[in-house]
Amino acid sequence: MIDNVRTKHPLIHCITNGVVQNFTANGLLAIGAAPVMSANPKEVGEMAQNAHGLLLNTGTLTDGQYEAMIIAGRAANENGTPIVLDPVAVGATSYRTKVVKELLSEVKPNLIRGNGGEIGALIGAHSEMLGVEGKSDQEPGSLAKEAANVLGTAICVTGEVDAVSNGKTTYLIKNGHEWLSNVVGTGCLLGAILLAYISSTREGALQASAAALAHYGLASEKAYSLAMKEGIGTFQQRFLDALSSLTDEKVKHDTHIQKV
Ligand SMILES: Nc1ncnc2c1ncn2[C@@H]1O[C@H](COP(=O)(O)OP(=O)(O)OP(=O)(O)O)[C@@H](O)[C@H]1O
Ligand SMILES: Cc1ncsc1CCO
Repeated sequence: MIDNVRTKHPLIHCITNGVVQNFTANGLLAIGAAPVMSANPKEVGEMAQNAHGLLLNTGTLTDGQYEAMIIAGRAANENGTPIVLDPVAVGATSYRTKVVKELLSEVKPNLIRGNGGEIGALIGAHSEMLGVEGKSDQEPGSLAKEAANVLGTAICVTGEVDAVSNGKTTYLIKNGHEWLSNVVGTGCLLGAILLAYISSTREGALQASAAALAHYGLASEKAYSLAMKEGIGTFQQRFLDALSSLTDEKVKHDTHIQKV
C-alpha cells in the first residue's frame, strides 16, 4: 500500500490547525503525497473537488475555518472524495464539543482519528481532556469499535497501542515510540497520512488505515534507534526520513498487527 501512495501521489486538501501546517505538508511529501493547505470559504469547494482527499482538523478552529469545513466537506461528500476528521481537543471545551457534533451532522467522514480522550468525548464515554491531551480508561480496541458503531464510520484511536475499527473488525497496531508524544502534531500528521492511504487504495478505510498505522509506527521506531542519543529535534527529522524510506516489504515483515 505504500507503493500505491507513492504511485498515485494523491492531492490531500488540508483544513488544519496553525501549529502543524508545515509538519503536515512535509510529512505528506515524505510518504509521496501532495499537500495543499486552503481554508478560505471562497475557494475550498473548488479545491476539495480537485483533491483526492479532504482533511478536517479542528485544532485551532475559527468561525471562518468552520464555514470552510462545511463547504469543502459537502463538496467532497458529493464527489465521493474521502474525508478524515481529526476532532482535536473535542471535549476540552463545550464549544468544541458542540461544533464538532454540528459538523458531523453536515459532513460524513470516512474515518475519524483521535486520542482516547477525544474519541471518548465524542461518544459521551468517560474520558479526560486537558487542552489537546486526552486519555480514556477504555482499551483502545473496544473504544474504537464502540465509537464506530455509535457514529457509523471507521474510527482510529491512537496512543501507546493504536486501534482502528469499522464496528465489526478491529485491528490493533503495536508499533510506535513514546517520543512521538514529545513532538507536536504527530497525531495531526497521522490523520493526513491515514487519508493519503485511504485515497490511494481500493481496500477501504479499515485496511488502508491499518497499513498506514504500521508504516507510521515503524518509522518512529527506526527514527528513535537513530536519534536516541541526540534528542527529539533529531528524532523529528529522522522520523520524516524514515517515513519516506520505509518499504512495503519492511513494514510487512516488522509490523505487529493483530486482528480482533
Ligand atoms: N506511549 C506511546 N508509545 C508509542 N507510541 C505512542 C505513544 N503515545 C502516542 N504514540 C503515537 O503517537 C502518535 C500520535 O498519537 P497521539 O495519541 O499522541 O495523538 P494526539 O494526542 O492527537 O497528538 P497531537 O495532538 O500532538 O497531534 C501515534 O502514532 C501514536 O501511535
Ligand atoms: C498544541 C496545539 N494546540 C492547538 S492544535 C495543537 C497541535 C497539536 O494537536
